[in-house]
Amino acid sequence: MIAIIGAGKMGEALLAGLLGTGHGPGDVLVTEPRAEHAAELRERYGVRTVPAAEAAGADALVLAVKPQDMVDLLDELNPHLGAGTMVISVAAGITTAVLEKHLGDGVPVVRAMPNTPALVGKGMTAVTGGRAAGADHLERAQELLRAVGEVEVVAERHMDTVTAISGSGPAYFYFIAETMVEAGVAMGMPRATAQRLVRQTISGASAMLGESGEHPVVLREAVTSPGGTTAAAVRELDRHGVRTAFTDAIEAARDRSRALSEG
Ligand SMILES: NC(=O)C1=CN([C@@H]2O[C@H](COP(=O)(O)OP(=O)(O)OC[C@H]3O[C@@H](n4cnc5c(N)ncnc54)[C@H](OP(=O)(O)O)[C@@H]3O)[C@@H](O)[C@H]2O)C=CC1
Ligand SMILES: O=C(O)[C@@H]1CCC=N1
Repeated sequence: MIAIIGAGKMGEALLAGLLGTGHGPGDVLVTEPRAEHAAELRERYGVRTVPAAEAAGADALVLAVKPQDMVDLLDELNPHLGAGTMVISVAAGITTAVLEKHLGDGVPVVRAMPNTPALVGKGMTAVTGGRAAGADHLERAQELLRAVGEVEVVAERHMDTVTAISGSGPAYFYFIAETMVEAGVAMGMPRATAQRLVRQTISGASAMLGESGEHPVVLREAVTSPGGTTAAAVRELDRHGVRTAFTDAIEAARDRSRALSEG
C-alpha cells in the first residue's frame, strides 16, 4: 500500500501519475486535511482519504506537504509509523537528517525531488537515501517513482541543485512559453495562433532534445542560419545577459532550497 500525505500540486501530480500507470485506486491512500478537497480527490480518483495516523502504516509513505509544514507532520507521524514503513519526502530542502531526527534513527527515509510532468508520466525525479535506507529501499522508491517518469540516484549534496534544475525546471519553460506568446501578440498575432505555434514549437524542440541525444548547442546551431533571424535573436539574448540571468536564477533556487532546510 502507498500513502500520499498532502495532495497539493505535487502530491496530486504523483497520485494521478501513479493511477495512470498501473496502480489501482485501492493501492493508494491519501491524507488531505481540507474536507472539500478530500471529497474531490475521492470523487476524481476513487481513492480512500484517511487521517495521517492511518496513512503512517503504509508500506511506502510519500510526504508532499510544504517544507514549512514538514516538521510538525513528522512529529505527528512518529508514534504511528508502521514497522516496515519506508518514508519518501519530496519536500524541497528537507534533508534526510531532519527526516531521521523527527521520525527516529532506524526509519528508512528517502529524499526525492520529482517535478510536475509526473502528471503525464514524463517526470524527472532524483532520489537519495538516508542512513537506514538500504539498497532494497532505494530500489523500491525508484520503482514507485519510475511509474511517473525517469529516476536518477544522486548524492544528497546535489539535491538542492537538482531542486533548482529539474524540480523548478518546468517553470522556466512555461516562463519562456509565456514570453513567446506575449511577443507574438505584441506583434499583432491572434493569441490562439501564438499559443498553438509556441506549444508545438516547445514540444517539438523538447522531443528533439530528448530523442536525438545531441548537445543543445548542436541543435541550436542547426537552427541558426548564417546571417539569419536566429543569429539576430541570439545576439539580443546575449546583449541582455539572459544566460547570466538564467544561471543566477538557478543559483537562487538552489540557495532557497538550502535555506528551507534551516526552517
Ligand atoms: N510543485 C512542484 O512542482 C514541486 C513541489 N515539490 C514539493 O512538494 C511539496 C508540496 O508542494 P506543492 O504541491 O507545490 O504545494 P501545495 O501547497 O500545492 O501542496 C501542499 C499540500 O499539503 C497539504 N497539507 C498541509 N499540511 C498537511 C498535513 N498536515 N497533512 C496533510 N496534508 C497537508 C495542503 O493542504 P491545504 O491546501 O489544505 O493546506 C496542500 O494540499 C513541497 O514540499 C515542495 O517542495 C517538489 C517538487 C516539485
Ligand atoms: O517551488 C518550489 O519550492 C517547489 C520545489 C521545486 C518545484 N517547486
